[in-house]
Amino acid sequence: MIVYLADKLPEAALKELGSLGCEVENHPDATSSDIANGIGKAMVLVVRSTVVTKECINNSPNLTLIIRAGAGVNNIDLDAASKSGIFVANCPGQNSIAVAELTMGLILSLDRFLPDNVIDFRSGNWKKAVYSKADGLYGKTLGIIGTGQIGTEVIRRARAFGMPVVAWSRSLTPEKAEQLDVTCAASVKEVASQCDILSIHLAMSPETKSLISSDVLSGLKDGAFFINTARAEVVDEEALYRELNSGRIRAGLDVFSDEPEFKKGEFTSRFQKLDNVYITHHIGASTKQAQMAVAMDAVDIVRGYLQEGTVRNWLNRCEKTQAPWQLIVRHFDKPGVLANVLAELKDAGINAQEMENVIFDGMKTACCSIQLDVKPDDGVIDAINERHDEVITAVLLPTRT
Ligand SMILES: NC(=O)c1ccc[n+]([C@@H]2O[C@H](COP(=O)([O-])OP(=O)(O)OC[C@H]3O[C@@H](n4cnc5c(N)ncnc54)[C@H](O)[C@@H]3O)[C@@H](O)[C@H]2O)c1
Ligand SMILES: O=C(O)CC[C@@H](O)C(=O)O
Repeated sequence: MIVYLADKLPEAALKELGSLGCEVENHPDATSSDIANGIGKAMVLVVRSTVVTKECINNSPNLTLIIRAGAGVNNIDLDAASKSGIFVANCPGQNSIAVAELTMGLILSLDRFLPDNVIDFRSGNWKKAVYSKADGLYGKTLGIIGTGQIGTEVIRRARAFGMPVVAWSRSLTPEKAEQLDVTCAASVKEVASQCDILSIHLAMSPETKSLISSDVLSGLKDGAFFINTARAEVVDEEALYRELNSGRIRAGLDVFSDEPEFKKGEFTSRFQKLDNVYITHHIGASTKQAQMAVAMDAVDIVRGYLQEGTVRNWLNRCEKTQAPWQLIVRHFDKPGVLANVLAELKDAGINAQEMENVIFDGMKTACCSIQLDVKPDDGVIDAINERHDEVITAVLLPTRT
């Protein structure tokens, strides 16, 4: 099996893929346009932030599995992958501590003006009085939007700093809020108006696009810090720029909309002119610990696919088919039995959707569940049951759709 790596993964992961028997095509500097014409004969594509477009998918006839070595999958055209029957998987949770650590770093940097401190030191400017005006973080309220894996890790660290936390998340219940030791807010706007520091930890999706709206940002207190280590698109960046340009708030960002896709080179951004914004190079996930954890998780997904034919963390699986009926066929385990059952269904114009066949101990008998889009009439079930030397019983049941 050929595995194409279109981003940099640690050497240990390449070795591990090799020991699984995979042929590795290693392209650590690949960009989206480099892979747009396809990835040749590779069956598996592993990416970090490299964008996987519809063109890449359509031009890669052997591709069957795309692994995002990271959490967010908004760099992969999921729709195109699903249309071509290509599995997409990710490695959730493996880099959440790293992102939480960067979040705390950005908060500390803003409070203590750490980057400017260092820049002035390096240029020989001693400005102790200028940099002695930090407020301190103890007792400051941290607002968290999205209490997933990263949000939760940030909450833990903030509590250790003595910061009360107010949070909003679509699935945050008062019980879960109590467990996390946070105040549960009714809306994003409510968090913004109550906190001193607002930190965003939402996945990017059509529903979360610009969820951090102009209204939310204008609701922040004067002098508030705004932190985004999630994705640029979850924020109305025009509104953020306006707030920052006015000098009313300050920000620490690991993501912004015109972030370069290339790994190294010159670039310009309007944020470069604002001294109340500290921007890092989308490095939230980039600690050795996190990179190793993510890469080994990606390798383990390849291992499962290769050795067991299953895809762990399969994201584009239809959550629940619309099939209203399921046919449970207990049968003798011999060639052609299932083909004959499916032929009866086909002749009746019935489509089999999801299907699972499991074998009983002794390997003489098996049970197959087949989800059906249409109810077969009694004649079809009788015809299947009449295959006495193949079928033990076939029973039709409604599904719980
Ligand atoms: N800066 C980096 O290097 C870096 C690294 C890892 C992750 N990230 C970003 O951080 C995001 C969060 O990562 P995580 O590991 O905490 O993921 P997670 O899946 O554990 O959490 C995602 C959060 O987004 C919320 N969410 C998802 N869909 C939503 C919707 N439709 N409406 C409202 N809320 C919704 C979830 O409720 C949850 O709170 C990732 O999706 C990724 O974009 C950035
Ligand atoms: O791999 C990276 O550098 C970024 C990963 C990060 O954005 C993620 O969503 O996991």
